Amino acid sequence: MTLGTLVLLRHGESEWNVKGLFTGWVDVDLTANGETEARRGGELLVEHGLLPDVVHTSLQRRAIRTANIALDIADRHWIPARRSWRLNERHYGALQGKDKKQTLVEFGEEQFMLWRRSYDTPPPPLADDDEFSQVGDARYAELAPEQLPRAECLKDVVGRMLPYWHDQILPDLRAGRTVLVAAHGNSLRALVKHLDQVSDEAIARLNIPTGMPLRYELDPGTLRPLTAGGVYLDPTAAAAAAAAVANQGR
Ligand SMILES: O=C(O)[C@@H](CO)OP(=O)(O)O
Repeated sequence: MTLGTLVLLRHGESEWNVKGLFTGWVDVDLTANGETEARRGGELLVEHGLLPDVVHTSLQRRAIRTANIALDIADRHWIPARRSWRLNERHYGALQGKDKKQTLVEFGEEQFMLWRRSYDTPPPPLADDDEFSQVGDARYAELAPEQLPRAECLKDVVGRMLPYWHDQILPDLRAGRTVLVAAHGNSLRALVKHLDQVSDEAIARLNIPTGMPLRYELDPGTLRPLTAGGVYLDPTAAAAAAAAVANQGR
Protein backbone atom coordinates (compact mmCIF):
# COMPACT_ATOMS: atom_id res chain seq x y z
CA MET A 1 0.00 0.00 0.00
CA THR A 2 1.25 3.49 -0.75
CA LEU A 3 0.10 6.70 0.85
CA GLY A 4 -0.95 9.85 -0.92
CA THR A 5 1.19 12.97 -0.81
CA LEU A 6 0.92 15.52 1.97
CA VAL A 7 1.47 19.21 1.16
CA LEU A 8 1.62 21.72 4.00
CA LEU A 9 1.03 25.39 3.23
CA ARG A 10 1.24 28.22 5.74
CA HIS A 11 -1.02 31.13 4.79
CA GLY A 12 0.49 34.04 2.85
CA GLU A 13 1.62 37.19 4.62
CA SER A 14 -1.16 38.61 6.82
CA GLU A 15 -1.98 42.19 7.79
CA TRP A 16 -0.61 41.57 11.27
CA ASN A 17 2.50 39.77 10.01
CA VAL A 18 3.39 43.08 8.34
CA LYS A 19 2.53 45.13 11.42
CA GLY A 20 4.59 42.79 13.62
CA LEU A 21 1.70 41.97 15.97
CA PHE A 22 1.04 38.68 17.79
CA THR A 23 -1.97 37.29 15.95
CA GLY A 24 -3.06 33.83 17.15
CA TRP A 25 -6.82 33.37 16.82
CA VAL A 26 -7.50 36.96 15.68
CA ASP A 27 -8.98 36.63 12.21
CA VAL A 28 -6.90 39.03 10.13
CA ASP A 29 -6.82 38.97 6.34
CA LEU A 30 -3.99 38.54 3.82
CA THR A 31 -2.06 41.53 2.50
CA ALA A 32 -1.72 42.04 -1.28
CA ASN A 33 1.73 40.46 -0.91
CA GLY A 34 0.13 37.52 0.92
CA GLU A 35 -2.23 37.03 -2.01
CA THR A 36 0.76 37.04 -4.38
CA GLU A 37 2.48 34.43 -2.17
CA ALA A 38 -0.64 32.28 -2.31
CA ARG A 39 -0.73 32.53 -6.11
CA ARG A 40 2.95 31.56 -6.26
CA GLY A 41 2.13 28.63 -3.99
CA GLY A 42 -0.51 27.52 -6.50
CA GLU A 43 1.95 27.86 -9.38
CA LEU A 44 4.49 25.71 -7.53
CA LEU A 45 1.85 23.00 -7.01
CA VAL A 46 1.20 23.00 -10.77
CA GLU A 47 4.91 23.04 -11.67
CA HIS A 48 5.49 19.99 -9.44
CA GLY A 49 2.41 18.14 -10.65
CA LEU A 50 0.98 18.19 -7.12
CA LEU A 51 -2.70 18.70 -7.77
CA PRO A 52 -4.61 18.37 -4.47
CA ASP A 53 -7.60 16.04 -4.27
CA VAL A 54 -8.76 17.45 -0.95
CA VAL A 55 -7.91 20.46 1.22
CA HIS A 56 -8.00 20.83 4.99
CA THR A 57 -7.94 24.32 6.48
CA SER A 58 -8.31 26.06 9.81
CA LEU A 59 -11.37 28.24 10.47
CA GLN A 60 -9.32 31.39 9.89
CA ARG A 61 -9.62 33.71 6.93
CA ARG A 62 -5.92 33.93 6.11
CA ALA A 63 -5.61 30.15 5.70
CA ILE A 64 -8.93 29.70 3.90
CA ARG A 65 -8.16 32.51 1.44
CA THR A 66 -4.62 31.22 0.84
CA ALA A 67 -6.02 27.77 0.01
CA ASN A 68 -8.69 29.22 -2.25
CA ILE A 69 -6.21 31.39 -4.17
CA ALA A 70 -3.64 28.58 -4.58
CA LEU A 71 -6.29 26.06 -5.62
CA ASP A 72 -7.81 28.50 -8.07
CA ILE A 73 -4.41 28.88 -9.79
CA ALA A 74 -4.07 25.08 -9.89
CA ASP A 75 -7.61 24.76 -11.35
CA ARG A 76 -8.53 22.75 -8.25
CA HIS A 77 -11.03 25.22 -6.78
CA TRP A 78 -13.65 22.44 -6.91
CA ILE A 79 -12.09 19.85 -4.58
CA PRO A 80 -13.69 19.03 -1.21
CA ALA A 81 -12.68 21.39 1.59
CA ARG A 82 -12.76 20.37 5.24
CA ARG A 83 -12.16 22.84 8.02
CA SER A 84 -11.44 22.60 11.70
CA TRP A 85 -10.51 24.83 14.63
CA ARG A 86 -7.94 22.13 15.40
CA LEU A 87 -5.80 23.53 12.56
CA ASN A 88 -6.06 27.11 13.87
CA GLU A 89 -3.00 29.14 14.78
CA ARG A 90 -1.79 28.79 18.36
CA HIS A 91 -3.93 30.95 20.64
CA TYR A 92 -1.50 33.66 21.74
CA GLY A 93 -3.38 34.54 24.93
CA ALA A 94 -2.87 38.04 26.32
CA LEU A 95 -0.21 38.68 23.66
CA GLN A 96 -2.85 38.74 20.87
CA GLY A 97 -2.79 42.23 19.36
CA LYS A 98 0.51 43.16 21.06
CA ASP A 99 3.50 44.48 19.15
CA LYS A 100 6.33 41.92 18.96
CA LYS A 101 9.13 44.54 19.07
CA GLN A 102 7.61 46.29 22.09
CA THR A 103 7.05 42.97 23.85
CA LEU A 104 10.71 42.06 23.31
CA VAL A 105 11.85 45.41 24.73
CA GLU A 106 9.43 45.28 27.68
CA PHE A 107 10.00 41.67 28.78
CA GLY A 108 13.48 40.88 27.44
CA GLU A 109 14.87 38.23 25.11
CA GLU A 110 14.46 35.24 27.39
CA GLN A 111 10.79 35.77 28.26
CA PHE A 112 9.97 36.81 24.67
CA MET A 113 11.46 33.60 23.28
CA LEU A 114 9.86 31.47 26.01
CA TRP A 115 6.45 32.77 25.00
CA ARG A 116 7.19 32.62 21.29
CA ARG A 117 9.02 29.35 20.87
CA SER A 118 9.25 27.28 24.07
CA TYR A 119 7.34 24.01 23.83
CA ASP A 120 5.41 24.17 27.06
CA THR A 121 5.25 27.74 28.41
CA PRO A 122 1.97 29.41 27.40
CA PRO A 123 1.60 33.19 27.43
CA PRO A 124 -0.74 34.67 30.08
CA PRO A 125 -4.42 33.95 29.33
CA LEU A 126 -6.55 36.43 27.40
CA ALA A 127 -9.48 37.96 29.32
CA ASP A 128 -12.90 37.00 27.94
CA ASP A 129 -13.88 40.66 27.58
CA ASP A 130 -10.69 41.60 25.72
CA GLU A 131 -11.28 43.09 22.26
CA PHE A 132 -9.19 40.24 20.80
CA SER A 133 -11.03 37.41 22.61
CA GLN A 134 -12.83 34.71 20.58
CA VAL A 135 -15.41 34.02 23.30
CA GLY A 136 -18.85 34.28 21.66
CA ASP A 137 -17.47 33.89 18.11
CA ALA A 138 -20.09 31.86 16.19
CA ARG A 139 -17.52 29.69 14.44
CA TYR A 140 -16.47 28.16 17.75
CA ALA A 141 -20.02 27.60 19.04
CA GLU A 142 -19.69 23.81 18.83
CA LEU A 143 -16.63 23.66 21.11
CA ALA A 144 -17.19 22.59 24.70
CA PRO A 145 -16.48 25.55 27.02
CA GLU A 146 -13.21 23.99 28.23
CA GLN A 147 -12.05 23.43 24.62
CA LEU A 148 -11.98 27.13 23.71
CA PRO A 149 -8.45 28.21 24.58
CA ARG A 150 -7.55 31.45 26.38
CA ALA A 151 -3.84 30.83 25.68
CA GLU A 152 -1.85 27.93 24.25
CA CYS A 153 1.73 26.73 24.19
CA LEU A 154 2.91 24.55 21.31
CA LYS A 155 2.32 21.43 23.41
CA ASP A 156 -1.36 22.40 23.70
CA VAL A 157 -1.52 22.82 19.91
CA VAL A 158 -0.02 19.35 19.38
CA GLY A 159 -2.67 17.97 21.74
CA ARG A 160 -5.65 19.52 19.96
CA MET A 161 -4.27 19.11 16.42
CA LEU A 162 -3.34 15.40 16.58
CA PRO A 163 -6.92 14.02 16.78
CA TYR A 164 -7.68 15.84 13.53
CA TRP A 165 -4.51 14.46 11.93
CA HIS A 166 -5.41 10.89 12.86
CA ASP A 167 -9.16 11.03 12.24
CA GLN A 168 -9.42 13.31 9.19
CA ILE A 169 -6.14 13.86 7.35
CA LEU A 170 -4.54 10.43 7.61
CA PRO A 171 -7.60 8.64 6.14
CA ASP A 172 -7.31 10.87 3.05
CA LEU A 173 -3.62 9.92 2.70
CA ARG A 174 -4.46 6.24 3.16
CA ALA A 175 -6.98 6.62 0.33
CA GLY A 176 -4.06 7.69 -1.90
CA ARG A 177 -5.10 11.32 -2.14
CA THR A 178 -2.90 14.36 -2.58
CA VAL A 179 -3.80 16.31 0.53
CA LEU A 180 -3.27 20.05 0.98
CA VAL A 181 -3.25 21.33 4.56
CA ALA A 182 -3.53 25.13 4.64
CA ALA A 183 -2.87 26.35 8.15
CA HIS A 184 -0.55 28.47 10.29
CA GLY A 185 3.02 28.89 11.48
CA ASN A 186 2.49 27.18 14.81
CA SER A 187 -0.20 24.62 13.93
CA LEU A 188 2.11 23.44 11.13
CA ARG A 189 5.10 23.43 13.52
CA ALA A 190 3.00 21.16 15.72
CA LEU A 191 2.33 18.79 12.82
CA VAL A 192 5.96 18.82 11.65
CA LYS A 193 7.08 18.12 15.23
CA HIS A 194 4.87 15.04 15.25
CA LEU A 195 5.81 13.82 11.76
CA ASP A 196 9.57 14.29 12.18
CA GLN A 197 9.63 13.49 15.91
CA VAL A 198 11.43 16.76 16.58
CA SER A 199 12.53 17.13 20.21
CA ASP A 200 10.90 19.71 22.49
CA GLU A 201 14.16 21.70 22.39
CA ALA A 202 14.83 21.53 18.65
CA ILE A 203 11.32 22.60 17.67
CA ALA A 204 12.11 26.07 19.09
CA ARG A 205 14.46 26.61 16.14
CA LEU A 206 12.03 25.51 13.44
CA ASN A 207 10.17 28.26 11.59
CA ILE A 208 7.67 27.81 8.77
CA PRO A 209 7.66 30.51 6.06
CA THR A 210 4.45 32.01 4.63
CA GLY A 211 3.07 30.76 1.32
CA MET A 212 5.69 28.05 0.65
CA PRO A 213 4.36 24.56 -0.12
CA LEU A 214 6.18 21.85 1.86
CA ARG A 215 5.85 18.32 0.51
CA TYR A 216 5.91 15.17 2.66
CA GLU A 217 5.97 11.57 1.46
CA LEU A 218 5.38 9.22 4.39
CA ASP A 219 6.36 5.60 4.87
CA PRO A 220 3.04 3.71 4.84
CA GLY A 221 4.09 1.45 7.71
CA THR A 222 5.79 3.80 10.14
CA LEU A 223 4.17 7.04 8.91
CA ARG A 224 7.61 8.64 9.19
CA PRO A 225 8.75 11.05 6.44
CA LEU A 226 10.85 9.48 3.67
CA THR A 227 12.84 12.74 3.69
CA ALA A 228 13.23 14.24 7.16
CA GLY A 229 11.71 17.70 7.32
CA GLY A 230 9.89 17.27 4.04
CA VAL A 231 10.87 19.08 0.84
CA TYR A 232 10.00 22.71 0.11
CA LEU A 233 8.96 23.10 -3.52
CA ASP A 234 11.15 26.24 -3.65
CA PRO A 235 13.88 25.48 -1.07
CA THR A 236 15.93 28.65 -1.61
CA ALA A 237 13.00 31.02 -1.17
CA ALA A 238 11.72 28.98 1.78
CA ALA A 239 15.06 29.17 3.65
CA ALA A 240 15.22 32.97 3.30
CA ALA A 241 11.58 33.38 4.34
CA ALA A 242 11.97 31.07 7.36
CA ALA A 243 14.94 33.16 8.55
CA ALA A 244 12.75 36.28 8.32
CA VAL A 245 10.11 34.60 10.54
CA ALA A 246 12.79 33.69 13.08
CA ASN A 247 13.89 37.34 13.22
CA GLN A 248 10.47 38.86 13.86
CA GLY A 249 10.47 41.41 16.65
CA ARG A 250 14.11 42.35 16.07
O1 LIG B 1 1.55 35.94 15.74
C1 LIG B 1 1.31 34.75 15.48
O2 LIG B 1 0.18 34.25 15.58
C2 LIG B 1 2.44 33.86 15.01
C3 LIG B 1 2.37 33.63 13.53
O3 LIG B 1 2.30 34.82 12.80
O4 LIG B 1 3.65 34.48 15.33
P1 LIG B 1 4.99 33.75 15.84
O5 LIG B 1 5.78 33.37 14.60
O6 LIG B 1 5.67 34.83 16.62
O7 LIG B 1 4.62 32.58 16.67
